[in-house]
Amino acid sequence: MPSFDDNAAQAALEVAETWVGKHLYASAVEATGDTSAILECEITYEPHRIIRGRSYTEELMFGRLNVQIDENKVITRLKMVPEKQWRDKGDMMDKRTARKVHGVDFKSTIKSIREQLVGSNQDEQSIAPTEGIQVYIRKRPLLEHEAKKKEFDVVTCVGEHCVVVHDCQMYADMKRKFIENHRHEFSHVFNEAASTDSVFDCVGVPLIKHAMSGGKSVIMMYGQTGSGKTHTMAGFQQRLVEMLFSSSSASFDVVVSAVEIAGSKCYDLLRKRQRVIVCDDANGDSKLLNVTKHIANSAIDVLQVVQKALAQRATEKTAVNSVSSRSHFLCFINLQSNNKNDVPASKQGIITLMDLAGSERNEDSFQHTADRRRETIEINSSHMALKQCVRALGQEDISGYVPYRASTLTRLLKDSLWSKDAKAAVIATISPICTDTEHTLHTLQYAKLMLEENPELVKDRVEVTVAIQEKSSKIAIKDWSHDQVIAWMQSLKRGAFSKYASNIVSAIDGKQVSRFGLPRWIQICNNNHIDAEAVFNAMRKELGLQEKIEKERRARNVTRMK
Ligand SMILES: Nc1ncnc2c1ncn2[C@@H]1O[C@H](COP(=O)(O)OP(=O)(O)OP(=O)(O)O)[C@@H](O)[C@H]1O
Repeated sequence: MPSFDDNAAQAALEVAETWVGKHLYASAVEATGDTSAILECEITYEPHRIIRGRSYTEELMFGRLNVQIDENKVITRLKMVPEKQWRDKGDMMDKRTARKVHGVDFKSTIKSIREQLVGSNQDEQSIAPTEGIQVYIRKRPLLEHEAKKKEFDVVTCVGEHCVVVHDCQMYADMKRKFIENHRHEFSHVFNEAASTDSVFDCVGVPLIKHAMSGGKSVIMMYGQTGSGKTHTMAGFQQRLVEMLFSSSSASFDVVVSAVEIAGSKCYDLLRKRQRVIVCDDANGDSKLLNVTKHIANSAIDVLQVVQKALAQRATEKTAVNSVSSRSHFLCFINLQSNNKNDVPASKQGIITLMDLAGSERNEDSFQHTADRRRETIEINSSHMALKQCVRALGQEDISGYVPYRASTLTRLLKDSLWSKDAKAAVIATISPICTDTEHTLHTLQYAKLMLEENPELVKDRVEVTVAIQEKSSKIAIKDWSHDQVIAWMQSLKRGAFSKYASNIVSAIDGKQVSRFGLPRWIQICNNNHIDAEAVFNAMRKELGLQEKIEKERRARNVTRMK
């Protein structure tokens, strides 16, 4: 056995630190001999932001570092050994796959973390609302198709103000695992059970009332594609128009315009996506030249116009979401006083609804074209400018530099956001699934950055122990009772074969049925060959499916136990 040399290991680590970067973690250090030592440090390079031009990417690197030192502890060789040269084939998986493969262990640890979090949250402190912008978090539920793909929920909303993301990670040996819990606090966090109506009551109602009394209100949806922006926005539109038109005191005309910002270009969504020019007026405010203004006379009219605009919206298939918004959507609802005695300027309220383009990360867009990548860069840089501008909103002294001219989005928002009678809310939507952990963390971090420049990062680490073996989720056909066989038969083709169920005598169970050949099914189906063939094929399909699921489960258990 090689002897362990602490000093040599330390020396190697120090060099490795400076060589690879400050986010380096090293473990499993071995040293051999007295005179010349080969140290092997398994390292992971934490997701790390690298600024390239105006965009940034995050990189994850796994590797093993070979460090050779002489008797004076001087490094004579330092070499990164590529992962594929030393890791067993079975261990080669990316972090997202690893999360699912080890899902059972992660899930059981998250469950106990959740219980502790809920238990420790009895005397929850309320968070003072911030000046300027309000930032809310909305977590959407785990969807059925996601659960089928072995996704699991890695986000816990604790009380009304705190959200914890459980970042499931593997150590570099790809065997041991840990969870890093990232804790964020906001003025309000809506959990997966919160209805869109309750979100609107909290976020939307005060802002709409403000606009109805002549103020400027902006409601923004921000989040990764597929996290629920459009879902939330659709519910908001419905409630918003109800408020506008049910108000007996309403004495204003409702004028709607809708535009889309794709890259730096702006398009009129109420006029077949015709290009709209953004130009500056004498006050330096950016205006849309010749944008369509639709005077709406009813709630349905507004909804139809918004639907028409959304239908025009540029959407394109992405690797992340099959119908993903690749542009910012802005809908301006002007409330123009129709009371002739009013001073127009003091009575013109405006509501700006925004569905921001998904903040897609570079690693999700590796199959995309150059145009598509450029688009992603433009989206990310407009998010960056928006964040800086929004932060300035809450500050008393906004005489400093506010980069609202950095993107078309912020140019257009200047008038609505940076005036004395402006109120704004951001709803950051997050997805709960383990595959989206990085996106979720990114969204929360972005949301926090809208409030403060250097938000405090609160995180802790929990070791994950191997949970019990993943059990089969389905009862195998061979274990079906007679009743289960009948129930299966009756479930086929919406009960089309129920009439033959009584031909299966009570002594027949799943084990026997799984061995039936076509002639036996013909007998059961009263000599109806077509029906018999359909039932026979359905049984074969069921058997094949169960076998496949079982095989995958066994493989997962083997990989986890390695
Ligand atoms: N709170 C929720 N409750 C139930 N289902 C939801 C919720 N939020 C989102 N969903 C569902 O999640 C899926 C994705 O949501 P949605 O289309 O709103 O995402 P998105 O953020 O707008 O994505 P994109 O930016 O690509 O348009 C939809 O099927 C939607 O019905």
